[in-house]
Amino acid sequence: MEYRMVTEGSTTFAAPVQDENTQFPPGTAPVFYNTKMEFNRDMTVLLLSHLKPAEYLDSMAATGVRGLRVAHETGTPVIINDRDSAAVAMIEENAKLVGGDISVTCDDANRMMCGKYFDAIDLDPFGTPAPFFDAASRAARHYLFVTATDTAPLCGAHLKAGIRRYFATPKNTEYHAEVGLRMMMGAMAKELVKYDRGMEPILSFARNHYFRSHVRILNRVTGADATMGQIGFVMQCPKCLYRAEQKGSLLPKFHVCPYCGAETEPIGPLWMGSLQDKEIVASMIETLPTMQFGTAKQMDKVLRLLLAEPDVCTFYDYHVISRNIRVSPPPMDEMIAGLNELGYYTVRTHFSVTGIKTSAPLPVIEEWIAAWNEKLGLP
Ligand SMILES: C[S@@+](CC[C@H](N)C(=O)[O-])C[C@H]1O[C@@H](n2cnc3c(N)ncnc32)[C@H](O)[C@@H]1O
Ligand SMILES: [Zn+2]
Repeated sequence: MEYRMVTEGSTTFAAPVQDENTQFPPGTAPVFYNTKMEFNRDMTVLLLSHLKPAEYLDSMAATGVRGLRVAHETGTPVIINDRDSAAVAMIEENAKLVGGDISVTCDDANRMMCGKYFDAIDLDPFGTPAPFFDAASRAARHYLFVTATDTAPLCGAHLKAGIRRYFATPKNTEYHAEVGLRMMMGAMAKELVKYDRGMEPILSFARNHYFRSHVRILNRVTGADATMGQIGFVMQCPKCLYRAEQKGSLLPKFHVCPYCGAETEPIGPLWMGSLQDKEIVASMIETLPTMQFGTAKQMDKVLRLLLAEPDVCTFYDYHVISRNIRVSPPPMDEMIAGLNELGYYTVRTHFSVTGIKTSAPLPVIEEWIAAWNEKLGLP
């Protein structure tokens, strides 16, 4: 296999030569390597430099880049696995090159996680991670990290596939990116609680074509019960932008939109709890400049957004609100400052460039946007 040397973070490794503009998707290359996931890997390396798990299983490793970087850049002992023999040959060469506490295995991830335990487990498959949740929920001692790239099922674009994989009903709303992340996390929670275990998210985000969540595992029944308490539904009005949050694992009762009287539709069950451990996110921001990351600038930007986001489960798109009331969208920073002046905590969200997370009720946002248009004499 033709390969080239690549450096990510402070780790240099071999990756297959692949034409980025090829008509074949990277998933069909003999060994998969996607440069667009560097940000995702950078975030995990930075997080692991704080968590320091006893060991880390990169269960679907391809070139091994994730595990290699964790070993080299954080000093964590790693196990790097792939079921594909060509991938494992490349991982073995890379492990020799990079050095560190690395063992390499060639196995099916589900079989590998059966009856064995690993301090931290990373699931990074092609598409959906759902078939691996059950085994990982038993095998992960303290941490579970998951990437999902099946954004269409998680966002409501492929409705039936989303329901089958995650046992939840999404909906294609303007905040579908958040629904996708929370739906994936809801499915993780559901698998953990059946083993009387729970989860506490440490770092979770949505980006371009994937969702990523890092959670701490709670090993007590009380933790499992607390996790169940964070499962719920977003009740979305099908006629206007009103939505409400309802905790509970049972489908909520009949609920009517207070603004237009339409019957709301449930989205979920979703993870309704917090997405981050803010203390860890704050210390990640602090230590970021002391490490070497190719995507440091983007990391800093996203981490600051994550730190500021309040624990509400949806966001508003101010362009959609403006269009709905047939006025022009105001400058975003002016509107955010205006809503904060009125006493409503309002920030940008990492989920969307036109999204705001706010404690302001919908009519308050609409009034502010309308007043801004009137002030400028806009039609
Ligand atoms: C998306 S790639 C992994 C990318 C890698 N983690 C990275 O950051 O570049 C998915 C890999 O999972 C492997 N894989 C898929 N299903 C598997 C399974 N059931 N057990 C083990 N490996 C599997 C594939 O061979 C492929 O190399
Ligand atoms: Zn309504």
